[in-house]
Amino acid sequence: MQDWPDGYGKRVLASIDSTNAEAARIADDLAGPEWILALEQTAGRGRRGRAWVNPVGNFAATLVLHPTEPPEVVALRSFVASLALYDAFVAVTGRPQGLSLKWPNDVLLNGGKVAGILLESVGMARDIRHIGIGIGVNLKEAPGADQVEEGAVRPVSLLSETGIAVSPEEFLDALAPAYAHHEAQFRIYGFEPIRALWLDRAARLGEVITARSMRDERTGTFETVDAAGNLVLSTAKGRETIAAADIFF
Ligand SMILES: O=C(O)CCCC[C@@H]1SC[C@@H]2NC(=O)N[C@@H]21
Repeated sequence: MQDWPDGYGKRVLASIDSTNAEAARIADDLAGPEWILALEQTAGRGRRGRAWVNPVGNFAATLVLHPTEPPEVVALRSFVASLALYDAFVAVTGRPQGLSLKWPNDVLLNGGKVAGILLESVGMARDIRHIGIGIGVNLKEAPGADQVEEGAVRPVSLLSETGIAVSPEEFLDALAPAYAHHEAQFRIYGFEPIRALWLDRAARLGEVITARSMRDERTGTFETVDAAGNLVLSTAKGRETIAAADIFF
């Protein structure tokens, strides 16, 4: 396992409503990046206003950053975090088999969702003061299929899929250095190498998928992710670029 990264703080909480909520409360008082790990979350938040069920033994943490880039660049950190999660899984299991990344930022294990990311920013539109990259990992338990949207990827846990038991603290010790590595690459080289690595690990690239948003539903071949992090589908109407949606296989 790699060492804890220089310059990153860490606080471990026994119980909290949501590490993202805690991040928003304390971010102004932090001088640098800080991981907030909660051993229990009582009101975990998921993407699109959904609840995130978080039994004890699963991983719930938020990384607080104070970025200086424009919002559209800041948002690309969800891809940075996805790569770090992928590497952390490889570090704790010793193998990449069965792992893939689902746009925009879920991690799949044997085709089931094992981790999700919720990136939230605080600040004015062009003046983001800080972001919280919230990461939830089903280390020990996954919610039942009845607890997720119809047609969504089935939730799985690391334990059920691999038989490997990893504690939240151990997982953070793998994730934090992996994140620091990809963050440094992002700062030096920009999004392009992150994008290339992400595509290398993408689930269903080149296959027909459905992107469903509040407004519409589009089905087409998953061509790529563009330089702005958008999903690019080749549909009956032509090439379509999608900024936000849920993906169904
Ligand atoms: O819907 C998703 O896939 C994203 C889930 C993100 C859950 C994590 S758990 C830690 C952090 N705190 C929260 O309240 N949510 C995120």
